[in-house]
Amino acid sequence: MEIRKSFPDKKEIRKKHLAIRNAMSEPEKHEKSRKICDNLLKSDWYAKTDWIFGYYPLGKEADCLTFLRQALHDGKHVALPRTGTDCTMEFYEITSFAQTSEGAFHVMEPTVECRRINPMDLYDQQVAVLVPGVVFTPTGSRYGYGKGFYDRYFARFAKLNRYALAYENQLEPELEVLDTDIKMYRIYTEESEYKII
Ligand SMILES: Nc1nc2c(c(=O)[nH]1)N(C=O)[C@@H](CNc1ccc(C(=O)N[C@@H](CCC(=O)O)C(=O)O)cc1)CN2
Ligand SMILES: Nc1ncnc2c1ncn2[C@@H]1O[C@H](COP(=O)(O)OP(=O)(O)OP(=O)(O)O)[C@@H](O)[C@H]1O
Repeated sequence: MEIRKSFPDKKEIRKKHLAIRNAMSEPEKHEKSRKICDNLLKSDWYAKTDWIFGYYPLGKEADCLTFLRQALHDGKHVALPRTGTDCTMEFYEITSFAQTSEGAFHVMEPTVECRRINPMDLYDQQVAVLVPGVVFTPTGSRYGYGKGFYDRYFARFAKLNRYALAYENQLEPELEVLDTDIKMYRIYTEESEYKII
């Protein structure tokens, strides 16, 4: 008889990890996020990357704004996501954070003047996508808020480099994964860089 391993419910794990994250103080979030940003700047891909597809942090998510500001300062192109209907998402280039305003799910999004970027048009350039999430495994599995925006995006553009940002307290040794769940290539925490691919 096949013995199937049983995993805790996805919703319960999400809830537990959102509670852990929300319990962090602002100074703790700030200090850990600063280290995560430092680790991104020190990565082997940063210097040669032309485009950073980032995210505008929400609540206690790892705050990548310091890194994105530095990237703009270093002459990189920066794009942020805007969600559409049908759980789709597209990235739009910003040249300053003044070009953002509150959109769906209270996330700051690029304004309508921003140019939509089709990653297919960037085939000869290096692109790095920074991926937020609620919980990860050190082997690259990820749960987000449960709407599947990033899974769908990476299903469309499967070759994009995807780097997750997380605190150590967002890691679980194992998670149940679906066929549609897309693996991260690296995970950047305040302590480490987990190289998966
Ligand atoms: N910063 C950020 N931007 C992102 C995402 C994300 O996860 N984080 N997304 C990834 O898909 C897309 C937006 N999708 C989202 C889907 C659901 C919720 C959501 O359920 N939010 C909670 C509040 C969470 C909190 O405060 O920590 C809520 O509304 O209750 C948020 C964003 C695109 N932009
Ligand atoms: N490529 C895809 N095509 C169609 N549906 C998908 C795809 N990827 C994921 N989904 C669906 O989206 C829903 C949410 O997926 P999941 O629970 O993996 O989201 P998540 O990774 O936690 O969220 P997010 O990416 O928005 O942060 C599921 O019903 C899943 O079947």
